[in-house]
Amino acid sequence: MRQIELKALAKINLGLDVLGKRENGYHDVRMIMQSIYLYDDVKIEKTEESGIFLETNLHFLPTDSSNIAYKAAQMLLEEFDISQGVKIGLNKHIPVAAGLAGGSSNAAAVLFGMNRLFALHLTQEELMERGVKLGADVPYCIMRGTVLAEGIGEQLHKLPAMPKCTVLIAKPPVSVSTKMVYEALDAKEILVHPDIDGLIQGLEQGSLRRVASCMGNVLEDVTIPMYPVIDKIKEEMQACGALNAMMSGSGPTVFGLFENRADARKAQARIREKALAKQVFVTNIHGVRGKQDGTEI
Ligand SMILES: C[C@@](CO)(OP(=O)(O)O)[C@H](O)COP(=O)(O)OP(=O)(O)OC[C@H]1O[C@@H](n2ccc(N)nc2=O)[C@H](O)[C@@H]1O
Ligand SMILES: Nc1ncnc2c1ncn2[C@@H]1O[C@H](COP(=O)(O)OP(=O)(O)O)[C@@H](O)[C@H]1O
Repeated sequence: MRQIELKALAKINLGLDVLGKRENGYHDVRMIMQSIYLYDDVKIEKTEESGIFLETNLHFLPTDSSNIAYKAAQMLLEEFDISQGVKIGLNKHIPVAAGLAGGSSNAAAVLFGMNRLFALHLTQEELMERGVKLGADVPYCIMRGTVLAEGIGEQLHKLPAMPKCTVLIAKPPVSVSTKMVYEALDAKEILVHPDIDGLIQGLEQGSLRRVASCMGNVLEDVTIPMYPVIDKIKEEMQACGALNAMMSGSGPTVFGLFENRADARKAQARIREKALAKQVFVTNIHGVRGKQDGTEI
């Protein structure tokens, strides 16, 4: 095998609770993660020349060792003393610094793809152990699906698959630093914790409405006051019939869950008309039972 092409999926957080802070600054979390059909195309090719040659369609992204996909490749090349090199092509569609784990998912794809290309025979668990050294969300991006994530986000338990629904993604034109959001949370008292157990019950019952009604993200309390546009997008989605709408991860992306695809399309049009966001995608949950089509931009 000389090359491999992969889809690096984005994630949303259906629930995100923070339980405490560790001495190293990282936080203990309890999150429900869900992968969606919004993805970057990742192409990995073996090269006879040693080194890592990274290309991407986004001119503002680094292509050196500060790109997390580069770091993932470097980690495996060094550990396994591989004399050949790799050419990595990242065709990015997932908005950057958005709370959708775009970078983490690219790193996960590189670990997964190089394991195949160089026949390293690492198990999924062994890949995830390496992934967490690159970022807290990387192990989840290797596992994918509907997952309870604890610890710093690396302790993973598969949950029953999400019921089928349409997902609307809207990324307002502001960038958020995950580190700053967690730091700002430390100065606040968390008054309301989301009902993560209720969310899990909703998934066990296969009830989309229960899942939607239990959605909650404590990081909204930090990011929304900084960027009120997030609330405006949530309101627009709800006015168009979303079962619920919430910020993903540290933000600023908002996602809405819809039973009716036409309602999601209407919300997409209104968010664009009102210039609340340009990056607005109608897409699907990844991993539900039954076949679904992909993202419509
Ligand atoms: C908030 C979440 C929710 O899924 O996602 P995003 O909004 O980034 O997509 C994650 O917890 C983000 O995970 P990830 O983005 O991989 O984090 P890392 O690169 O490891 O860490 C970036 C910074 O976030 C903070 N951090 C991250 C994870 C965690 N459990 N506690 C933290 O305090 C640390 O300050 C760290 O320096
Ligand atoms: N392959 C990559 N894709 C996206 N961003 C990357 C990548 N490598 C490094 N970065 C940097 O990581 C930061 C977080 O990006 P991203 O992973 O998209 O955010 P988030 O974790 O909020 O979804 C950005 O500021 C970006 O410059």
